[in-house]
Amino acid sequence: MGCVFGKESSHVGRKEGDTAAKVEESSRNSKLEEVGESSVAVKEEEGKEKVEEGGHHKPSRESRRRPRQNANPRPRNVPKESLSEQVAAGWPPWLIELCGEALRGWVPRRVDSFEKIDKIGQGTYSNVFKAKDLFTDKIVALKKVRFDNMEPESMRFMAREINILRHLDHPNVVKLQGLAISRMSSSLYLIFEYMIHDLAGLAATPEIKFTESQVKCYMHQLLSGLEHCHSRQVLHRDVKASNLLIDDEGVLKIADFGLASFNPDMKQTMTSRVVTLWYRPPELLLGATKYGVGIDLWSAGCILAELLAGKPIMPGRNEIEQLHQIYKLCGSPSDEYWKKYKLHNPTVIKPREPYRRRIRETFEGFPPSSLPLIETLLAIDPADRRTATDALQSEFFRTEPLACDPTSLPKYPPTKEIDARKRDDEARRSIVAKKAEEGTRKKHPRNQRVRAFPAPEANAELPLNIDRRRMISRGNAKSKSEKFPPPHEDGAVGFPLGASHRIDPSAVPHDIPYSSTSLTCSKDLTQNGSGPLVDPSSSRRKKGTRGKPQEPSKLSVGTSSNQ
Ligand SMILES: Nc1ncnc2c1ncn2[C@@H]1O[C@H](COP(=O)(O)OP(=O)(O)OP(=O)(O)O)[C@@H](O)[C@H]1O
Repeated sequence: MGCVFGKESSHVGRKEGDTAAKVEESSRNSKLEEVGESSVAVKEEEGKEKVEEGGHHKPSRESRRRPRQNANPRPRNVPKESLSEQVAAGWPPWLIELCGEALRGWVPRRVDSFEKIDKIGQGTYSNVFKAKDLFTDKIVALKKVRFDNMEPESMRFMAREINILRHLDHPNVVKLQGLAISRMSSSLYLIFEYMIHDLAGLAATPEIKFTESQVKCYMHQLLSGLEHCHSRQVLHRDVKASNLLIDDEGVLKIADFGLASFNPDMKQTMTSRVVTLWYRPPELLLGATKYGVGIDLWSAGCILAELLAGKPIMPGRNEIEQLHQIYKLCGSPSDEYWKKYKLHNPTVIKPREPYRRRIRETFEGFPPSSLPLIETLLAIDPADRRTATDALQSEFFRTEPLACDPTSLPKYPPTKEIDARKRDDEARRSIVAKKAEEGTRKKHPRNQRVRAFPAPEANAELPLNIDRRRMISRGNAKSKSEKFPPPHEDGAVGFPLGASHRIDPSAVPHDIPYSSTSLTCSKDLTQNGSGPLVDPSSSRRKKGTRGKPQEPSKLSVGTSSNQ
């Protein structure tokens, strides 16, 4: 499409591999170096781990998992001298090839120098475990990259995350402490400080209602982390509450940089298929391939409004509906917008009648000082969203009650998102079991409805706790639109955005001209209105992914040059 979005910047053009070379090494050579690979207490057998993860025995996947090892790998971005240094340090050649300079100054840890305690999360390309570092006795999070068939996409996301995280250093950005490899170098683990909460988990806990100063505290930390990322030319591209981790001191850290990208000068084209649907800005829904910090700021605006509202503000079920919800809340783009961003493509969705902006009236119960910031962050034109630095200086953070100190936040019991989901699943299962039991007792036509009651996994949006589920679902959502709740249930979710907040997913909003292939200009939107959410060739489906917003297509390949 080639439209230019966002504002700024004076960034210097740079490639990912190059940037890693600029990382200050000294601060990174922490304990891990001292520890090295010696004296490892074997606490876990690799075979056992496979059983746990898959839930059933699988034939050894050692050969399948192992990276396609080039007999004579020639790492692309590693100078000769550091290549030999890295080989000597014990890094497998395939990892040197992928991560190059980002490994510099580190030595690999052995995964059996950690004791796995529990699985705490699951993402598109990883499983995350709570583990104990047997050298330091500290609790860490191990993000195990799934290398099924050595999928190049998984490896690329992993390499990107490592490269970018080594380039960042801020209290509100999760710190990559090192890397661990398994005995046969077939699995790779990213070692992170362990974070007891994520914001989605906290927000989904019915007993927790954030005060205004707590919302300010979280938002200030989020914007500070984003300010740092943007100052280092990094766009996160998947800001959402489940990617905002919180430690037991109340410190919020932005995590999951698997979709992040260096965005040197906004001249490079990038895929528009990023950011989880409910947090995706209009320009991406319209197929922009050149964009900037505005995309993260939009997501931050959604999170701010969500924390104040107590529920997601625009829970669209597919891209068309998402765009429609945006128009209804934020107004439709002006004629200048279409001209400025050269979105005159006839395939672009453009409402027949313009929508009026209704942020202030929709959120009239919000603290007044929050409204200008929400207005700015949710500006239709990304240039009007300004910067994270501007947001931090907004009236919202200068008006009483001020942001509380993170250490003064209540000490919440562990609320990992995955735990909240387990609790919900259990509650749903018991409802379904009860209904099924009633169904077998009563021989009545109505019972057929009971039998047709969706399986717990099949419909996450039972009346039990729709809003809560919506909040939780932001975490590991990888769903396709057909997994969203039926229209009759949708009226109960999300913030009321106007008269018609019940939208039949199969029905295109009447005032938006639409043809089945025409939501955006990108060629990759051919599978459905929402485009491929997972690798279409892959029939694998993750557990617990129903009824959730679409995640960015980590496995899909966009049409643009820089993913
Ligand atoms: N440092 C950490 N401490 C505690 N939990 C963590 C940590 N890092 C990740 N998690 C948990 O694991 C989950 C998945 O991690 P992450 O989002 O980084 O993986 P991913 O494969 O990139 O996932 P996604 O598909 O959601 O983008 C998170 O939602 C979080 O609950």
